[in-house]
Amino acid sequence: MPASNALPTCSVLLLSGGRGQRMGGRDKGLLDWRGRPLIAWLHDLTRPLSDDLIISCNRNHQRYAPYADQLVADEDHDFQGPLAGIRAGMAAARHEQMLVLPCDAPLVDRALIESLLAQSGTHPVVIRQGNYWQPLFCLLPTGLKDDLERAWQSGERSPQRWFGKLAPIAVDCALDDARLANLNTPETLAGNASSC
Ligand SMILES: Nc1nc2c(ncn2[C@@H]2O[C@H](COP(=O)(O)OP(=O)(O)OP(=O)(O)O)[C@@H](O)[C@H]2O)c(=O)[nH]1
Ligand SMILES: [Mg+2]
Repeated sequence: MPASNALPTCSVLLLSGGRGQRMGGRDKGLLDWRGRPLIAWLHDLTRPLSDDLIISCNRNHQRYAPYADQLVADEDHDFQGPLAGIRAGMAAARHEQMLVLPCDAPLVDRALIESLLAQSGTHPVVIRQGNYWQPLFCLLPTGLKDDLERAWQSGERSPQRWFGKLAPIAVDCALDDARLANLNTPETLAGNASSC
């Protein structure tokens, strides 16, 4: 039996609901990278891991639909940040764990995901680089949904502040781990455009 079958079944949430201001307001997940939309790369990476692939998007739903089992949108229309997407994803997820990844990190690999899944339990599992958490690269127990809802209703909008109170488990990566490159600007998108 291939080793991948031993992985716990999880939901997957790909965050693609941002404003994309640094990209001139364009919908980042649909931007071309190495010949395909960013979301297509994250889809290909995570598709084998789950029968519950959720995309958080706030625009262009028809274009995202082929890459997901479910689409979720933020409740509010004013881009309150990634925690809004996580909240919508948590409400929709069908499994006990939900892997969260941002749409603009196409260099994430299977090994990184497996290191998150290996710590799966009752606490959030989050990538950390040195002293810095990477809150949007994480594995969340969906049983934390009510806790998140309470935090949200009390005004919390920071993923890191929210899970910081829940004794997160760190998965440590080097500060220069290229797999965590975030393509936030046209320059970084172009700078990583070549595979060699
Ligand atoms: N659902 C949802 N996701 C968001 C929101 N804001 C950011 N994200 C997602 O969170 C991740 C990290 O956000 P950023 O890299 O800052 O992306 P962004 O907000 O679209 O880009 P900027 O406007 O340039 O900051 C990306 O995957 C975004 O799609 C939001 O208001 N709602
Ligand atoms: Mg942003």
